[in-house]
Amino acid sequence: MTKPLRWKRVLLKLSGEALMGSQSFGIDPMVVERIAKEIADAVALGCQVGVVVGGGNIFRGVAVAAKGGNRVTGDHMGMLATIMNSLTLADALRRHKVQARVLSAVAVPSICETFSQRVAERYMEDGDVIVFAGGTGNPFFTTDSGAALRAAEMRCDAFLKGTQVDGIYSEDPKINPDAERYDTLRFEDVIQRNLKVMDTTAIALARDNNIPVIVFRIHEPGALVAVLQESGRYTVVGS
Ligand SMILES: Nc1ncnc2c1ncn2[C@@H]1O[C@H](COP(=O)(O)OP(=O)(O)O)[C@@H](O)[C@H]1O
Ligand SMILES: O=c1ccn([C@@H]2O[C@H](COP(=O)(O)OP(=O)(O)O)[C@@H](O)[C@H]2O)c(=O)[nH]1
Repeated sequence: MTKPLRWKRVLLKLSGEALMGSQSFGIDPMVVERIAKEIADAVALGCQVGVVVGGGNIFRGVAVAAKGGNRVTGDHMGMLATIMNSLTLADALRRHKVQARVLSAVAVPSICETFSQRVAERYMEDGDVIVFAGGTGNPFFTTDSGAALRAAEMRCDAFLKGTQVDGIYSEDPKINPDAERYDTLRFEDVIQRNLKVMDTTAIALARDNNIPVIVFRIHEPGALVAVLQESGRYTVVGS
């Protein structure tokens, strides 16, 4: 018998770098294909899924600012990068027979629909996967914050952050391999101890809307369904 789902409606956040695979830039089609399959498997179990993809594999506004350029223009370019990633993921989902919609916070009507909460709600009720593109639509924000915002707007049961690491540690495990790993944490712990797995705005938004945050490694085959069925390895952040 199939295990029941712990969370029925989720927001899955993937960094742009998650789509890069072993490349140093851009999109690895094999990785996108594998992630699309993970999402298709979750949908087949009756999960309603919204996805936010970052843009860091293509462009980050801070990189422009660091070289003395205009941060706002850089952020606009970063948001456009998230649209490119979203289009790729939506195509891959369609290849897996999933009805996928790209809704962008930044209006590019000849390419994809513009985000509106009401339309998004209808699509989610229909079981379509929504790929939320363009972050929050504003500079000086991140796609983690955009994802927390969409999770709140769509009344998601959980915010699933699919990363390269299998949970939250006392320090970045890529820098300190001896860092301690946690199964559970409170929002306040993440904020006060400055555990930098996601930005504080995003964590605070999840806390204020009582949406648990789950951090897990997306590159393990079956990882998403395992999290949904409470059998995977992950850290849960709650109140
Ligand atoms: N305390 C921490 N616990 C876990 N990961 C952390 C921590 N501090 C920093 N990180 C880093 O944050 C990264 C996750 O954020 P992000 O860059 O958005 O995703 P990705 O892992 O897909 O690149 C991890 O890969 C990890 O290297
Ligand atoms: O609401 C948003 C979301 C993203 N961005 C820009 O888009 C880039 C890519 O997003 P992010 O860094 O969050 O991607 P990730 O790290 O998840 O790949 C950021 O660096 C910003 O320049 C932005 O300006 N506003």
